[in-house]
Amino acid sequence: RPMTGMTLWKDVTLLTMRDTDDAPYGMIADGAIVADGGHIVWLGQAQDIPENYEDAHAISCGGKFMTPGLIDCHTHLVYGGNRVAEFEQRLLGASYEEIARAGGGILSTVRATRVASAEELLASARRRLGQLQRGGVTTVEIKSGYGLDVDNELKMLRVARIMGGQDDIDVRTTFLGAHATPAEFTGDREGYMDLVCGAMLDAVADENLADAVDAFCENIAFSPEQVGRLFDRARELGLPVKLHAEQLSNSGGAALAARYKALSADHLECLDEAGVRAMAAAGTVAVLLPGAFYTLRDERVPPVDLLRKYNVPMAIATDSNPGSSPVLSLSLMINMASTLFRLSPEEALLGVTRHGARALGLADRGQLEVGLKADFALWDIAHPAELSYQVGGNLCIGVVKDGVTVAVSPF
Ligand SMILES: O=C(O)CC[C@@H]1NC(=O)NC1=O
Ligand SMILES: [Fe+3]
Repeated sequence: RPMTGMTLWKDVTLLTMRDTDDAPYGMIADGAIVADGGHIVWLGQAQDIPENYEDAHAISCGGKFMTPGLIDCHTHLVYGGNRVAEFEQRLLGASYEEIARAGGGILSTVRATRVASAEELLASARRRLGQLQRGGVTTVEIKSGYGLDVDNELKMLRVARIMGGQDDIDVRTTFLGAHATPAEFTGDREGYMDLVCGAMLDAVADENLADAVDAFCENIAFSPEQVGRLFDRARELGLPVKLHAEQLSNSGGAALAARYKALSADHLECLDEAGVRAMAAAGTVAVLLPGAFYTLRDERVPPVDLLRKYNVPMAIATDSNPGSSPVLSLSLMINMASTLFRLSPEEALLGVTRHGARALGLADRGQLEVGLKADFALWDIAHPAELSYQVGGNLCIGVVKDGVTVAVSPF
């Protein structure tokens, strides 16, 4: 990335999202912030700008609001094809069973991903990523999980790594070979887990293609015992773990994740108090995915009151995937987290900044703080709660990555 000179942003209200400030959102009105070499070197009230920053290249933000660049900590952004046909069939009365018998569901995306070239996967994922970026996202997590054999899982993760080479985004990759059992292993989940925990994860680790390991712990997917085997292997390889847990039923996945000090447990609609306590003790982040809850017309919301009671950090993400959450707006997730899950606007914004960073194990971003990355998003709002209040549309009017403006609309 080009090293930037010193830049000053002024005429701006800063929402620092720092956990040291007692002001809501860590708000600094009439603020200013200075970046040098891609990192924040100063922030505060404009009246207090140190003299040595007076000659920095200055940008006026027109009295708008600035947050840390948004972090989408859970996506399945790389995949072939889409699932629009089955979406329509459902609305025309077909059942999930009929759709599955007709070859729909996750395995239809697996087939489409296996036949797609890396170039085709890259092109379609980049189009989706562009939508997230124009909505203020500067860091995104991307999972595998639609290849389900060694070559295609590697293909997916190599595409995600190439996307991370772009100057305007940071990508964290996650191996999700334990997403579903592929057709060639029908009826042999255990045999498939042998492959996932053996040759597949070894090949991924040999090429350093994954920053973390994930699994779908669910009665229709993999058991806690099978996930435990995978997490033991991840631990041997020094890879952190995260887990799709308690989405459709309570399998004890959150407590299992906590036993492995997982970065996060995700979905959590069926999470119980024992699981919350275990997550709190382990420092595991709760990643809430309102897009899947909404798309599946789920009726059981995650136990937000319990997560608050035990001070479990809550992150919010798109879960962008073609089946259960074809979502391309993290801002809409901020709104759904408040409207559907009853998070306060400040909790929802924390979910896509400081807590999103924590769910990825990243301490260098997610807050406006000296020493952290100069990743910023600018918003056309007059009150921070508008980011939760507004439904749809795009309030993001500028994006800065590593101190360099990468997207801006006239304002
Ligand atoms: O339907 C798909 O393609 C993915 C479904 C998605 N994967 C998962 O682990 N949980 C989900 O809701
Ligand atoms: Fe997911």
